Amino acid sequence: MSNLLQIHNLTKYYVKQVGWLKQQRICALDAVSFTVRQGETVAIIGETGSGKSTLIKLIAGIDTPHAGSIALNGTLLKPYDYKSRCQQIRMIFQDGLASLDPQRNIGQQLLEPLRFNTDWPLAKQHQHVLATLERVGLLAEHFDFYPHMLASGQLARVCIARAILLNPLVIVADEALSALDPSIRAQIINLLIDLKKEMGVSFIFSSHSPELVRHLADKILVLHHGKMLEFDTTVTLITKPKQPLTQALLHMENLRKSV
Ligand SMILES: Nc1ncnc2c1ncn2[C@@H]1O[C@H](COP(=O)(O)OP(=O)(O)OP(=O)(O)O)[C@@H](O)[C@H]1O
Repeated sequence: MSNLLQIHNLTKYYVKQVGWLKQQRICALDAVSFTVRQGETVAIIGETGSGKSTLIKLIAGIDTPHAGSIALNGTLLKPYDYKSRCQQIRMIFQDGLASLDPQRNIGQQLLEPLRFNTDWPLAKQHQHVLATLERVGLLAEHFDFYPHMLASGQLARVCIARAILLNPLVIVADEALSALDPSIRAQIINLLIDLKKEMGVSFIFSSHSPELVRHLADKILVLHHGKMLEFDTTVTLITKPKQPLTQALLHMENLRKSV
């Protein structure tokens, strides 16, 4: 496996209003550096407010860093170059229903990335959407469904379909599976594992679930107050964590309770 994504000194501040006149600068991410290999799955864990969502948003290009860089296959990603970034790095959103347009059917919403990012004729775009629906375990007839007509597991599958449509190199997900009930969640995890094997895509996700992290991740990155506390293979961090926090986060039933 070769290095695909190189994150170097990624830093992000937020300014928070405290009272009427005072502002407080929060360092949400503090010089975080790590690399992700092709086909690798990396889980980002940490207490609430440790910077997980910030890191995911910066990788996806939804937000811009104050310092540091992200390189994909050796090429630096420019913060506002959404067109090339969205072809190579796609995001699975946490709330399937909220991330879809209620006014347009699933097919129209899946055709959109193809319309903007390919020069394929409409018939080929249509065919690709149908094939992708099938690939994520949905039916051709779901093309005509509106988001409110789908159950939560089906919505999660639509979000995954939207993420894989353009055959990206990296998929990122921020707590994407947390809202699903356990049996649906298990099905979606299996789908992600199958797709990962099939496509060789790298997958970076944040999660509060130690079970999910242990099951899915090849490597784990532990964040604490915006700093990278540890980054190593899942086996190493489970068996020989250097930090007590890593041990606590990976062995508690619910990471949120560790705060
Ligand atoms: N838009 C914002 N404005 C101000 N502060 C923010 C903003 N977004 C995040 N923060 C702050 O940045 C820090 C990191 O937040 P972030 O959401 O990345 O943490 P997280 O680890 O994803 O938390 P959680 O597990 O609760 O989702 C927190 O202190 C948070 O309050």
